[in-house]
Amino acid sequence: MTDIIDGNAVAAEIRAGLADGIDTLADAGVTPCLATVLMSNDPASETYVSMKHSDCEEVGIEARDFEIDPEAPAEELYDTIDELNADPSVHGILVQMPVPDHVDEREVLRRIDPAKDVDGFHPENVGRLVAGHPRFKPCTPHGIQKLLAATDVETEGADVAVVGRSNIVGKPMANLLIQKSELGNATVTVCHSRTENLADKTRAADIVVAAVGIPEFITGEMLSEGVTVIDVGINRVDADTEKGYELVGDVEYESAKAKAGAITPVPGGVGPMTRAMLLWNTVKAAGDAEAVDVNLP
Ligand SMILES: Nc1nc(=O)c2c([nH]1)NC[C@@H]1CN(c3ccc(C(=O)N[C@@H](CCC(=O)O)C(=O)O)cc3)C=[N+]21
Repeated sequence: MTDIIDGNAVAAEIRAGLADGIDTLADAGVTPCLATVLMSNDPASETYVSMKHSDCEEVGIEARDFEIDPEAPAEELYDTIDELNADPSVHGILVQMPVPDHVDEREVLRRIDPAKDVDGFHPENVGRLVAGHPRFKPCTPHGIQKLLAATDVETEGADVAVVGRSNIVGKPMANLLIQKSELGNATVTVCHSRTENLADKTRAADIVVAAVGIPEFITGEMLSEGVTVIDVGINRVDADTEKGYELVGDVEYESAKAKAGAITPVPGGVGPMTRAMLLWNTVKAAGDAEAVDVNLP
């Protein structure tokens, strides 16, 4: 039987496990605080940001909401970041991506105080991760490590195919998995749009992480029997549903499930874990900033 990995359940465990650290902070008079900044009218982005706010509320993190007109000059976003950097009551800053074309995304990432960079996208934090001493692990790959651990999938010695080379998933995922640490010690092949004979690489893998952003790109015939499949894709495709769309992963679920030993569904797989690890990083940021020793799950 294929194990359907329940991301909602593991994420709920992580959120519950954060209570200890949040209590310790409260004893020291500190409420962890996440500021989100949204410069977009995209309905998907609005949904994601509001989910992040309800998650914060559930665990006792203060969430502050900043919205900037997508037509406004880029400086307005940069100034907001500067103000949040300077505000000691703010521990984490998340600028929802993507930002409008007239905004320099790299400037946004550089501008956020690396000690408040709960996405882990600032060049200093990327450098620390690659060098093997991460401060904030990027939320999606970190969440995937936690999902694998909760499913008792061993990464040590495993052959992993990471399909996708983005800065937010593929690259940090590969870096975490090769680290000499718990949830690491894997042998990783990073595949992308120019990879030749992709199916040979995915068939040779014990674990496949699909993060290409193409609906149903990975099919069952590209997989070996018993493989663990982690589907990072959250693609909205037009469908005759109430919302007018349907969420589809980067994996063709039915054919992949027929081969897999374990597989994450979409929705309810990686997505909730990404959000849980954002809370995790926010509690860590608060502990670091306030010099409070917090236990993290
Ligand atoms: N600075 C920044 N940090 C991010 O972490 C970030 C971002 N920008 N921009 C957009 C992407 C996307 N992302 C998601 C996280 C969780 C779900 C999620 O929880 N999805 C649910 C369902 C969502 C639904 O129903 O639409 C699930 O998969 O079960 C989705 C998408 C974070 N992102």
